[in-house]
Amino acid sequence: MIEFKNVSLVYPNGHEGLKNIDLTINRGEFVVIVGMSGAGKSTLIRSINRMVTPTSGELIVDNEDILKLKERNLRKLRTNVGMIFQSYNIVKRISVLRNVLAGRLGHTGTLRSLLGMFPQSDLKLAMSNLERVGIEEKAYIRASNLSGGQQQRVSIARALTQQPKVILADEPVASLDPPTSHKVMKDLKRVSKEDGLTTIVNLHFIDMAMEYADRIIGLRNGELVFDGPIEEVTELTFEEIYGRPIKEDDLIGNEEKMDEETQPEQI
Ligand SMILES: Nc1ncnc2c1ncn2[C@@H]1O[C@H](COP(=O)(O)OP(=O)(O)OP(=O)(O)O)[C@@H](O)[C@H]1O
Repeated sequence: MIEFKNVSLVYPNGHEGLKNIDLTINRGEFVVIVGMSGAGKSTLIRSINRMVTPTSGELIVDNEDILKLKERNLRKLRTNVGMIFQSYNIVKRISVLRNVLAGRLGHTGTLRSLLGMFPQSDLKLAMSNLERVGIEEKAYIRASNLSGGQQQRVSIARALTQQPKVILADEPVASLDPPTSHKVMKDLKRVSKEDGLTTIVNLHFIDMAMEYADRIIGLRNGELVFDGPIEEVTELTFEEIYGRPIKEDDLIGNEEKMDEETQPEQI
């Protein structure tokens, strides 16, 4: 369980990134955070693995206030929290498999990882996770040879190989075309549910949020302005979160329609 208790974050320049956030996210939920650019979505997600540190309140992850953690325990927290980024963050000059094995860093130790000395069980785990996202046949090629959709799958496989309790995905499909975005989101949701992971995803397309979220959290100017199950969400909800009418640009578009109109990226 993740619990924000009156959490605020003031950046060094005085900007209030988060304002008095109270929020409980239960184990196994697939939560999507929406809001205009600058609303605080990344700040909220990045607080959960302390990539940024809130300046007041309590942030409880697995019964522990992570705002009190020091170096050694921060590493433990980060082993339990897998991260997926818009830019994939994979190392392009090494193989796909080595990238996925990087997910074992927190478990295996840096030196062994650098020397490529992974136990057989890690190799098996990495391969099975590549299989789960449908790119096991790419295991031994250089990551630079992959398409964007494939690179994002590598980063999902890496996060799973970490065997985390929580996955944070910061705009995971913002660099992908619409059909590929849907495929990657489907994979992310499926594997999260299979492993019972708590998953928190920032998305800026409203239709994507509606299609994949169990629950939507809306932010505006660092404040939580909506929190509810997907069944309760309507167009009006988004208009309230965004503070303006919905525009076509807020939608990624229909998957099937896009498939006919565009040449889908091969994945
Ligand atoms: N290091 C920083 N110092 C000062 N202000 C910051 C810093 N990082 C972010 N901000 C500001 O905090 C606010 C929230 O930023 P954040 O990146 O969390 O928003 P977001 O909702 O994820 O937006 P986007 O979709 O554009 O990434 C923005 O106004 C941003 O300019």
